[in-house]
Amino acid sequence: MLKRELIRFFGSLTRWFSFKHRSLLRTLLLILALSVVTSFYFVYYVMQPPRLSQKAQPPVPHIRCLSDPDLVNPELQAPGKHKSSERLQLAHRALLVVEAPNSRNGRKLKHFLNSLRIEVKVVSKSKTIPSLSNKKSARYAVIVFENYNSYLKLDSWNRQLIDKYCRDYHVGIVGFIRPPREDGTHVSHIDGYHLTLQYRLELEDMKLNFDSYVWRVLKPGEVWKGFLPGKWSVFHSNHSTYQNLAYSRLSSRYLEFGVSEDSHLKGFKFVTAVMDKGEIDGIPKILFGYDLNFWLHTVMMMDTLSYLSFGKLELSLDRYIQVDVDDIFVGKEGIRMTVDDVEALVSTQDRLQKDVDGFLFNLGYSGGFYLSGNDEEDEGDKKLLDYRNKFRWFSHMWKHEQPHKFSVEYVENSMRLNKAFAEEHKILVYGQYTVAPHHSGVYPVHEPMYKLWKEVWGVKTTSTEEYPKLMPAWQRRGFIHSGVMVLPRQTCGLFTSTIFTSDYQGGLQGLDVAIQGGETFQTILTNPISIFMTHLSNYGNDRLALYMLESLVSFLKCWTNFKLLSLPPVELGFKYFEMFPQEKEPIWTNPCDYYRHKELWPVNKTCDRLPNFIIVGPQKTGTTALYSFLNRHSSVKSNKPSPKSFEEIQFFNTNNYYLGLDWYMDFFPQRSKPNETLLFEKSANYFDSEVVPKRVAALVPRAKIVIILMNPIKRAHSWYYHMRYHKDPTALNTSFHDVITANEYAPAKVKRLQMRCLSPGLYAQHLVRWLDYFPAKQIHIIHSDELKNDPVSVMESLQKFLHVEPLINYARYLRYDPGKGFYCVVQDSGQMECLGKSKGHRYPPMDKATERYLRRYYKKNNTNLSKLLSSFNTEVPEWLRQDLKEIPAGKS
Ligand SMILES: Nc1ncnc2c1ncn2[C@@H]1O[C@H](COP(=O)(O)OS(=O)(=O)O)[C@@H](OP(=O)(O)O)[C@H]1O
Repeated sequence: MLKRELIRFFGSLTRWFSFKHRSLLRTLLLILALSVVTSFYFVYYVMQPPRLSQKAQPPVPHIRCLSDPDLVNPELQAPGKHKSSERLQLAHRALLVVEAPNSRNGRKLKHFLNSLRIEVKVVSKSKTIPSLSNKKSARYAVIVFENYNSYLKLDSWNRQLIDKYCRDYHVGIVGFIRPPREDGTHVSHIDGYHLTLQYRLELEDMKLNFDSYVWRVLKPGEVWKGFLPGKWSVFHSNHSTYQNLAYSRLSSRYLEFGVSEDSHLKGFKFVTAVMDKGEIDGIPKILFGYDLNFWLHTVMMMDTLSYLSFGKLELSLDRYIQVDVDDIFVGKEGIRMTVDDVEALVSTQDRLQKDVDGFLFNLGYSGGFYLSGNDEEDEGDKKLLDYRNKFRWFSHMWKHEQPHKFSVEYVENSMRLNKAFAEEHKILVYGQYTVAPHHSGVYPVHEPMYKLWKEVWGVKTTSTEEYPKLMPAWQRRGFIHSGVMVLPRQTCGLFTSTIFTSDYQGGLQGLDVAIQGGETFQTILTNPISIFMTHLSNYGNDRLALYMLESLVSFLKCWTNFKLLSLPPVELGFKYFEMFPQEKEPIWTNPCDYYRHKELWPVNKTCDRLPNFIIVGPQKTGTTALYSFLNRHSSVKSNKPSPKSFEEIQFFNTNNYYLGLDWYMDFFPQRSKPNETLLFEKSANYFDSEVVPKRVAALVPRAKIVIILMNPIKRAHSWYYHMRYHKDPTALNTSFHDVITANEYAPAKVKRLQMRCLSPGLYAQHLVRWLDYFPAKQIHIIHSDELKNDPVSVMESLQKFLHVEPLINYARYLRYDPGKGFYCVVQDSGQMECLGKSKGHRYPPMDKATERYLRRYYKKNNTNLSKLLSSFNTEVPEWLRQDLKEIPAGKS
């Protein structure tokens, strides 16, 4: 606009001069006008003074607790203790009944429960209620209804089932009230429950019943000021079973729209959440008049879960906070810290230490950028060093390089230069903690970096936002690799570029929303340990990190009973894995399946050296023969042999898994023709391993799975003789019959041998686990007898399943060897290559009594297998048909 005005002005001025007499005065006037305009333009567009004025006034934290004046002594409000001394058998799991499989509130509830690390079983209201108990224990510690009405309207069979379960196991119900669809309904009564519901109210402000023993995380003396989102349902009852939990008042905005202003409506008269103690039907319930999209409801929900589950579904009240200030010395000139900023950092740290036990800022430095700002900022750098002993320092790379982009030598040099910088400037570095620039090398794991971390610094802990993925943030987890504890990290909404309030989405108000119940608050709420990553630039300029931290701590103190603490990173790491031991084990994912991981994957590595299909076993079914047949195909390539386990890598089922992805990929050849060569491996123990399907699905979700099934009785027999062939002392000293019939008093070695002998043959049980992670169409089942007797047909259908090209006729490559008694591979030279002596050897037949015993043993599983096989593109094999015919059902 302004530019256009200026151009027009200059245009008319020039025209005026060309048509009128020129005189000296006019020339002078023109020069004057020009200089005024030019200086205005310069000041307006070039200097941009508004940013400077922003920098002069960083925002000041302003949160003050608004305690309810009715609360006589806030100090007396101790958090509720919900843990029960009774021996209640409740699982750490919740049942969530949703309106529809993908309903928005249902998803929100599931994610919230998952963020608290509660396992959730989701069922749609129209589906049958799953089995609720497991003999003496309850499978679900609470039942949550996305819409409480669905509970009230359950058909009598399911309603009785749920009510009986809740009463028998002391399980409570959580329900969210949704107004009925018919628009006209504003009030309804729940028959038999002495409860009236009023719908669609606009409300403002909220306070909690500070006499309720439901509150544990929530400190109930606070008052929330402001309009509540959406339309609410409220509860009315005089029955003693109900305890009001939260109150609100009618929105003043609502009153403006013509409803007469009645003074009592302005009081906190509207009950927005109630507890039903169960006096009427013996089932405790907590009902909410609005969904989880109001921040206070997330905290109330957390306390509800804890209360109704007798403390089973609760997290500790301790909240550990670690704040890393990353990129010390790295920032660009003009946005770095000055002396005043450093002073502010120190004084804020002093204040935070009063509320957060043991708090220290962790400063991550890159010495290569020391004194690289303007004069004022260089003084800031020096000031940081003056205060060096006030902080905990950790190392980055010398020039903030991303390790995965450089050679090992270069990375080592960079680490050592940074170490020398610390020595030169007498910085006592906490070498056991480090952070990699831009997460490089942490996840996906870059092995050389882990190695150098240990060699140069003795690193034991780090943190990242990338495991297993950046988003969703609530799913981030920790893992341990190569002795380094990798902890999940949060962004707290401030990035390198968030330096002025105007840079934050929604400005200061937006930041306040995140702190006061929003994203930043939720991080602390759901994570007992939070590591916040901030940057140097967030501490200069508008000092947004200081504002955020002080405000957050004040808000947490007003509203929660959390005990805020801080620990040195290694101790924090130990604490984390003590709380969440199940996370110690990593789950490797394919670095090329997620664009952020791909960017962190060294360019000289590919994700191509991973199998397209895996023969998973079980043992003794002919897996080695199949492996050798496949290798005869020019477009199919297997792994190179392992020095320890020969043709089997045994990666997914053993400690080899912890050696990482590089170790696994090294077994596979580079593909000569990228899309034409199929890579595969076979490890016959994968089939029956508990952890394998999950691990395979995480790394190669599109891989095809090949399974060979044979009569489990014969498999067990063959396996026993395999162990004898390999001189297993227990097998040599115990007969097959004694192994399989060993009872609980048998020696541990025999019982272990028995388990390994019989368990893989429980095919249905293992197949179900594979089906949890892979669709049936990705799994190919081969029958062992067919592989033995008609391998040519087996290979034809397998090639089709794998889409191998060219489709070859195996009749040319396989020939029966009467001496060996099996098919062998025909080499190009025409020579036959059979499997070694350990495969297809001779052993005595099984006696009838043993066979009968095993038939009974496998009966139930075989029945299940025959049903399961219908999901696959395969026939029921002859042995299974016979087996099911011979032993009448129920005799197992
Ligand atoms: N073509 C061919 N050559 C040799 N052996 C064959 C062949 N086809 C199937 N079989 C049967 O494979 C059994 C060994 O199975 P695995 O290779 O899966 O055993 S292992 O788990 O890898 O040890 C082996 O079991 P045993 O006879 O008990 O040794 C064989 O019966």
